[in-house]
Amino acid sequence: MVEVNKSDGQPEAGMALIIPNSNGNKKDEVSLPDLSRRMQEFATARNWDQFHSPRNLLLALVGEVGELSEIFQWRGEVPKGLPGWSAGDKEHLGEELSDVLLYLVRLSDICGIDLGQAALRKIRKNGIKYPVEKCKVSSNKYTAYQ
Ligand SMILES: Nc1ccn([C@H]2C[C@H](O)[C@@H](COP(=O)(O)OP(=O)(O)OP(=O)(O)O)O2)c(=O)n1
Repeated sequence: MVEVNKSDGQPEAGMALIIPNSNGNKKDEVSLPDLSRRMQEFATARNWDQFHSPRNLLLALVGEVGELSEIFQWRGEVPKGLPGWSAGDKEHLGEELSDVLLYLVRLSDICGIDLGQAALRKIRKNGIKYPVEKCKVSSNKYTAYQ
């Protein structure tokens, strides 16, 4: 197993990239502020803050959403759990989902938005907009209930 230098995230040249969990077999816990900090460190180590402007990050995010879409393109409807997908397909999906998340987290940070708190507020707002008694089973837009 190759230890990865935490400051630049890079393994030794020519060696496989294996990022160990810090707590043995258990999965590392992760939070949005953790990801935000890791992205800040990643950018600062490369002097890339200059490139991580709101517009650039938004375009990068949209590009990654396109790459994510390509994975599903032409497959028709895909059942939940992705039965029949290879391990490689699922790993690729995880990578593209991660790119989208990481750029979203970074964009939020650069714009001064606390994404976790904003998302919690939005979930509360959605609950008010879509009261259970009015929209159970129906997926109509909220304007249909008002
Ligand atoms: N200026 C950059 C370039 C990359 N990244 C990070 C965020 C994404 O997680 C990932 C994106 O890297 P690539 O642009 O190389 O895109 P992919 O990983 O999708 O590679 P490919 O386009 O070959 O599929 O790297 C970043 O933060 N800032």
